Amino acid sequence: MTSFTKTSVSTSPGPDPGALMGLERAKACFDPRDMYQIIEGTPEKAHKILDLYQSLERDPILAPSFKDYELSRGENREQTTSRIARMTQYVEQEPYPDFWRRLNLMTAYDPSLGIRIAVNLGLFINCIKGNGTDAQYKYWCLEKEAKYMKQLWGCFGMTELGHGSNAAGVETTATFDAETDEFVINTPHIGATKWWIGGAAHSATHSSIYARLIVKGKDWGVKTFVVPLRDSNHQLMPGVAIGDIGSKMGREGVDNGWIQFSSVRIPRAFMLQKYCKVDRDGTVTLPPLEQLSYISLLQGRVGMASDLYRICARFITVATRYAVGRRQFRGDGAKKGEETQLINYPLHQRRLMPILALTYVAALATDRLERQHESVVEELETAVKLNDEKAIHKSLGDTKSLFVDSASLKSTLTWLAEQSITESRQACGGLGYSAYSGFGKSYADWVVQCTWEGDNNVLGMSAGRTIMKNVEDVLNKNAKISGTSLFLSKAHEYLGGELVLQTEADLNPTTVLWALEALIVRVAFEASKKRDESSSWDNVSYERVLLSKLRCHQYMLLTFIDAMANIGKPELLYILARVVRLYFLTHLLENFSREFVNYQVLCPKLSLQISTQFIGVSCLQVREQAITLTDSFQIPDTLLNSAIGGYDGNWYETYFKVVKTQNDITETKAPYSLDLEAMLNRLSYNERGRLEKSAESIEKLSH
Ligand SMILES: Cc1cc2nc3c(=O)[nH]c(=O)nc-3n(C[C@H](O)[C@H](O)[C@H](O)COP(=O)(O)OP(=O)(O)OC[C@H]3O[C@@H](n4cnc5c(N)ncnc54)[C@H](O)[C@@H]3O)c2cc1C
Repeated sequence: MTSFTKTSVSTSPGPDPGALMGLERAKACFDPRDMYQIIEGTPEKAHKILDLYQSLERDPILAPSFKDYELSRGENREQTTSRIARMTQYVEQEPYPDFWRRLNLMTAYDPSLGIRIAVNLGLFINCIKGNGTDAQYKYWCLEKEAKYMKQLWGCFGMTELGHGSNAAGVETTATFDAETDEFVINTPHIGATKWWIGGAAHSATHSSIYARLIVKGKDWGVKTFVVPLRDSNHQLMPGVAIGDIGSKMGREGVDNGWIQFSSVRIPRAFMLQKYCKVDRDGTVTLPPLEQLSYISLLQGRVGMASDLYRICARFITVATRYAVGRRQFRGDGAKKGEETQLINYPLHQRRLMPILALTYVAALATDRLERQHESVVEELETAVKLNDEKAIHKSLGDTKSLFVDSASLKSTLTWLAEQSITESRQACGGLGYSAYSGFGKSYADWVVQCTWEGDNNVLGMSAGRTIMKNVEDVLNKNAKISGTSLFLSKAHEYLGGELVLQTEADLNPTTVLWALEALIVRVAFEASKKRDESSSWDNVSYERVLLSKLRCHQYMLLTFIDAMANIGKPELLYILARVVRLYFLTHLLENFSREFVNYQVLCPKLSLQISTQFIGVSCLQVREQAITLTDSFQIPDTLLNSAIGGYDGNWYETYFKVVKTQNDITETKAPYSLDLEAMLNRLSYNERGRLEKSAESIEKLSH
């Protein structure tokens, strides 16, 4: 037997990733606290978020821990419920905007908690706000949200087993009964069963239900109704059947359910009637502004785009810190007796640094999107209240722009986040696959963001269609486009013109932005021709999604350029210029090189140089400050909740400690029955059989 006596473990220095981290920080060319303020948008917001981080870290119920990675479905649900109760205490104490910030931060660490509250306070309430009259909003939602959260829990019942993306196709019916002045809500067949409804399985008392309005036999299309699901003792209302839809890929803390209605009666007043109205005698009025009701769905999309920043900041921090502390093989220029740190391999830089750059650019863009959303909603509400037609018209234009912006950013950024989590995980090798690094749960929780609140491809097609129409309006009718799509007004200029990007000198943010805008117009122009030839929008679905992705990048690059104009500190400007260069070289000019070259915006020779020369240099430049750039996110270790991503970089120690704490090291026998002898017998029996068979066939062959 080999003897493992007296190893030199106690005397060998062993790996010291913490020291390497110290060396990186010594190279910092800017103060991460200054950078943090730029990333968060304003000093006030930055300050508030640090306060909230501290409060969350200290909170015995809300603070994440490694145990979170080991919970069963039941335990997950229980933990989410106790965290909701805790959040309810906060909503009573703090101003509402601060509460939303707290929720937004928590969502990056406990997405189940985030979405369970957001379905109630976001989707349900926003549906009532967007579709209900002032009186209805007051009735269902007002006084104080804290009170609301305790007495009534809402869910959002749009999707059915048979229809999700095409909400106009839902088949639940709401038939007006003039005799009793009620609506009868009914599920006509299995395909019309409400499905996926977050909070329905156990928590919700009410639901905002999307159903077809039927009056005097006429189908008026899909409208919204508040339908009570459970009574004050939390028993199901008569005619309501509800069940849990069971295990999912992630978000196990959310009780998604199915609902069937068997002729459930609700008063006429429970139909949300801001736009479409049904009178006592069954007269239906459909005002022209009904399209505005969709603005209530935009908040969720805006929030999801913003989530990219927090989730990517979290995991690029982990992967970068790991890459600094991890040595593997001896690369070029390695010192004698030393292996090379992963972060110094050009390939590793090329995998991680573009994600870091994207995180920065997306942080500023999504902060702008949040502010744009707030101002458009406010502007619209005021215009509608004052019944000011001119103002309403302007609001409509801004709402359309917001629709395109939120759809493009939500879809493109949730996709990019999914890819970024995967790449960051792989960059951490085997340890990235350990639950304690945090990647696994977060990935499973994250990917649904690409599907709900508008499937990404469906949203992309929709945004792309609007972009095509805008370009057509400018080119054919000389129309002026307002809002954030203003640049399309120059469509004529973008269509004519030469190659925009020809030499390295053209690779600056402003010229690249111009090139990107030209590409958008040219893609839209060609797509319109193709659609006209085939008379089919479906035939240009690919181009529509492409346009939506390009539009997202246009929004991001423009926002970054604007933000840089207002930064006073040269040391920040210096590194941010490198960050934005890496962003556009990789995420734009390399990822869309085929389009840039094919649509004659980028010279093929320059495109090749970008891939073979410039990106490598740019990655190295960002790598030099990578640790300080990730420190600038200011994420506390407790919230990072990764055994390999702590600030001190000593992840060998931390990881081993977590593994030992989470698993009983005194328990060496498997806690389940394991009949080793029977297994071995069977295996060798099978193996014998296989050998006998092959011997037989060899014998046959040789005859
Ligand atoms: C965990 C979870 C929670 C949810 N919570 C809720 C909730 O609380 N309330 C609620 O109402 N809903 C909820 N949903 C439903 C969700 O919003 C829908 O699943 C989503 O809108 C997608 O619809 P679908 O499932 O019908 O997909 P489908 O529309 O069937 O899409 C399937 C695929 O077809 C593609 N596709 C669709 N149309 C086209 C087209 N015209 N051209 C080309 N490709 C197309 C899509 O891109 C997609 O890849 C939830 C879903 C999940 C997974």
